[in-house]
Amino acid sequence: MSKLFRAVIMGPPGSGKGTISERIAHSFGLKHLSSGDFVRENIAAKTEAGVLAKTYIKKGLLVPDHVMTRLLLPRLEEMTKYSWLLDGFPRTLAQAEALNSACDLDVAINLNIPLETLKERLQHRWIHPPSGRVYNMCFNPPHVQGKDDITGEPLIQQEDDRPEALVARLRHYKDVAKPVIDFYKAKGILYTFSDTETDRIWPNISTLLSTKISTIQSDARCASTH
Ligand SMILES: Nc1ncnc2c1ncn2[C@@H]1O[C@H](COP(=O)(O)OP(=O)(O)OP(=O)(O)O)[C@@H](O)[C@H]1O
Ligand SMILES: Nc1nc2c(ncn2[C@@H]2O[C@H](COP(=O)(O)OP(=O)(O)O)[C@@H](O)[C@H]2O)c(=O)[nH]1
Repeated sequence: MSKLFRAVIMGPPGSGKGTISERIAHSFGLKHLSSGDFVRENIAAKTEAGVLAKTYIKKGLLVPDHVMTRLLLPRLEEMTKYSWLLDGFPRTLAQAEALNSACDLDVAINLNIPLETLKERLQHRWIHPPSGRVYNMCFNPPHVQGKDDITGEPLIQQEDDRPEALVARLRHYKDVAKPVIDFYKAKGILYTFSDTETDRIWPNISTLLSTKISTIQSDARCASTH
C-alpha cells in the first residue's frame, strides 16, 4: 500500500488557502480538511465545542487552542486511511505541537501575500456559509451575482473581511503564525510561496506536491519489495 501523504496549508486571511486547497484536493486526490468548516459544522450541530466556539467567532477571535484541538483531532482519527491537506489548522504553536503528537506531516505550505493584495481580495470575497464555498467578484465570480452556484442560496460578506477589521486580524495572525512557521522550518518541511496571484503560485505548488508525492510512493514501493 502506498504511504499516505499529509500536508498543511497556512497563510493570512485572504491569502488563498481555501482556493489553493480546492485545487490541490482536485489535482492530487487529497481530502481537503478545513478547520473553518469543522467549526461551522459544530456550530450548526450545536455541539458543546460549537456553542463555545461561536462565542469567540462572534467577537472576531480565534477559538481557544484546547477547544480547537478537541474539535479537530477526533476528525483526523477518522482519516487515518486517507491522504489529506489540512487548511486553517494549526494556527498557533500549541496547535502545531498537538498535531505533531497525533501524526507526521510531509509538507507545510506557507502563503506569503502582500497586505494590499489581501485587502483587495477580501473586499470582494463572498461566501456561501453552509458550504464554505468562496467567490470573488474579480477573481471567481458566481454565475448569478449574490447567489451560490450549486444551491442558488444567498452569498454573504464576512464582517471581519472589512478593511478596518483586517489590519487587527493580520497583526494577530503575524504574532501567532511566526512560531508555527519556525516550527515547520526547523522540521525541514516548510515551503513558502510569495506572489500576488494564485494562478502564478499554483504551478509551483503543483510541482512541489507532484515531486513529494511521487517520492513517497516510490519509497513505499522500494520498502514493500525489500
Ligand atoms: N485553527 C484554528 N484555531 C482557532 N480558531 C480557528 C481555527 N480555524 C478556524 N478558527 C475559527 O473559525 C473561524 C472561521 O474559520 P475560517 O478559516 O473559515 O475563517 P477565517 O479565519 O476568517 O479564514 P480566512 O483565513 O479564510 O479569512 C475563524 O475566524 C476562527 O475564529
Ligand atoms: N483577485 C484575486 N483574488 C483571489 C486570488 N486567489 C484567491 N482570490 C480570492 O481572494 C479571496 C481569498 O481567497 P481564500 O481562498 O478565501 O483565502 P483564505 O482566506 O486564505 O482561505 C477569495 O474571494 C478568493 O476567491 C487571486 O489570485 N486574485
